[in-house]
Amino acid sequence: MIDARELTKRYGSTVAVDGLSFEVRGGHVTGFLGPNGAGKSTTMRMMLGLDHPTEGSVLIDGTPYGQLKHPLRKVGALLDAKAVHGGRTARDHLLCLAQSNGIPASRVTEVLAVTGLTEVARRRVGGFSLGMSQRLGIAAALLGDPEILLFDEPVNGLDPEGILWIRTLMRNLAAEGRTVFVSSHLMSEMAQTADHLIVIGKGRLIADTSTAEFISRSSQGYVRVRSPRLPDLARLLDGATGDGTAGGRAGDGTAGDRAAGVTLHGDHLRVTGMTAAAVGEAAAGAGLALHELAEVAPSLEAAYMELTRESTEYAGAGEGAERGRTREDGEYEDGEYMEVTS
Ligand SMILES: Nc1ncnc2c1ncn2[C@@H]1O[C@H](COP(=O)(O)OP(=O)(O)OP(=O)(O)O)[C@@H](O)[C@H]1O
Repeated sequence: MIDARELTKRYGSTVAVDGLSFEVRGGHVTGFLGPNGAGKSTTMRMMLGLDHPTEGSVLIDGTPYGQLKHPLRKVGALLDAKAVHGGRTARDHLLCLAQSNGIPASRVTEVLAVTGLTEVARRRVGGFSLGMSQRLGIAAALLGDPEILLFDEPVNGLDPEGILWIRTLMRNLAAEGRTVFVSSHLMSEMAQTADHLIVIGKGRLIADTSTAEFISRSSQGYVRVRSPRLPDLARLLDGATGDGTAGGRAGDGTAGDRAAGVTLHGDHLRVTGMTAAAVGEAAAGAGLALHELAEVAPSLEAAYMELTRESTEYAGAGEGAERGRTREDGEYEDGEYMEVTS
């Protein structure tokens, strides 16, 4: 188990990590999410004793990383896949690590096979692609057969087959009871891999919950609808959602039940608080043709955007619309980047 208690890291006037407390338990893949600059890498570095907390602590099964007798046997980590000696072969790189941690050479052969690197084991790692380097980093993490695994952006640079491979690997490692802690910016990937989430923003804890609960609490499903008479349809549905006559409200107690409204997103409308059937009936009743009508389920990406909106240091121009705000809000200008402060 990893136990962070009031973990704080300051670099001069920058507070990178601000009083973070959470536990990461075995048997789960725990996703570690947060906008750029949220403090994820700093937190992971402190877990591995590569940075020292200004205040608080982070313990690995009750012990600071620096005091572990055989660290690689307790914790395996992939932080920066390219941070290896490029002149060494993959096998030599792993043999060096193994020797300094009292791990037999036979284990090097095993992890090379597990990560699909056997055929390139005698090639210099300087010539490795990013995907091969990621696999080598994962081989190094697995070397000591550790109970705890930390992966910082492990699918970076991997092709679809590689992504599927690491997803399966992480889920298998967790199924064996190991603690798997993984950071990623790819929400669709995290939704498929992580069963628990720790979400941080500006160094502070935003959420510590199961992935399913995170999505259902923070994200709203909606109906996506297109029509050649979009303004007329918008007015019709606005009336239906606004005055409570929307006959087909979701009504299932989930986030989809929380707010009703109609927003314009490019060539389509997003309607909340009505089912697709109710939207279709209303349009038919008014003689409005529809070119598209679809229920869009709540997603991790939408939930994440909603929850981290206040904590995102810099937001791109197009992101406001994706967060359900309309351009009319006047918060975003084309091609500009603006600071969003909480
Ligand atoms: N060595 C350092 N010296 C000064 N400031 C630092 C240092 N390392 C990180 N920071 C600052 O601390 C904050 C958190 O950075 P960190 O790299 O931990 O965030 P992150 O969540 O991993 O971001 P990203 O998703 O972009 O990798 C940022 O404001 C960053 O500029």
